Amino acid sequence: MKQAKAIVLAAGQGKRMGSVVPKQFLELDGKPLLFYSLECFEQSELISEIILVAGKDAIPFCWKIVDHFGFQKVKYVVPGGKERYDSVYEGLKVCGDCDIVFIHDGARPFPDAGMLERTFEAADTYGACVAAVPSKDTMKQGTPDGLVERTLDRSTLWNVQTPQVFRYDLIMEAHQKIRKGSIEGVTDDSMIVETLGICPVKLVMGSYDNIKVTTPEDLVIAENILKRREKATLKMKEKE
Ligand SMILES: Nc1ccn([C@@H]2O[C@H](COP(=O)(O)OP(=O)(O)OP(=O)(O)O)[C@@H](O)[C@H]2O)c(=O)n1
Ligand SMILES: C[C@](O)(CO)[C@H](O)COP(=O)(O)O
Repeated sequence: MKQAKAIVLAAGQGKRMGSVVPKQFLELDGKPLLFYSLECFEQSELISEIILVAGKDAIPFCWKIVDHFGFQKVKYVVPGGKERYDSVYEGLKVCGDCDIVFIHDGARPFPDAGMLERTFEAADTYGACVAAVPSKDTMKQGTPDGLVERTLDRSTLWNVQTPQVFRYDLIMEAHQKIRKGSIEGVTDDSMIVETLGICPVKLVMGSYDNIKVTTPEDLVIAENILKRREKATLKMKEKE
């Protein structure tokens, strides 16, 4: 069985959320938002170790979360960097030797076991993959002054999520290479692999629940998703 580790990112400032407490620590049904993704990776048999990346000042608080909820797989909480890709690199450095690495936004509370399995399989087969969902809206490209330039072919468009899952050697090499030049506008890890042309990146079905909590209205959406999921779990348990 191949060995997979997970890097969970929680070193962002959450500027678009505008809260005093960084969004990954805001409460969702009495638990920090970060709890939910950590729980999913903790419960997955695919994952041997979790590396949590946090802001330097938040590291003690992260260890408190880890201890309080008894997350056995979190072996490291390391300081992140200025940009998301800097934080990923800090996580990659402590991964050590492993076959597959999951990279996940701590601001996405709802990955699920099926998604972890699908992305693991795809990363093993293709070397690189991203969880994503087909775009539901008509997509238009705009001009800088806000006019419609053209309508895009929706059947080819996907909203990309995390986890993004890679062969470890490949993503480490990609990050090391890109860091030698000037990095601009890199918003995810797949983009680094794409830019360097290292290997094709497979699109894997994520889920429409797997939202990134970015702005205040996303918290309300997340609360509703959580309620629905809890109801569904309860129903399943009643049936058993
Ligand atoms: N330097 C950074 C920047 C982001 N992240 C993490 O990467 C994920 C990306 O989500 P995003 O919404 O971009 O988070 P923030 O950067 O915190 O948000 P904002 O851009 O609004 O400040 C989050 O889990 C965030 O904590 C990180 O670990 N290190
Ligand atoms: C990695 C990501 O969550 C995939 O959708 C996204 O690219 C993060 O980007 P952001 O600019 O930090 O929101």
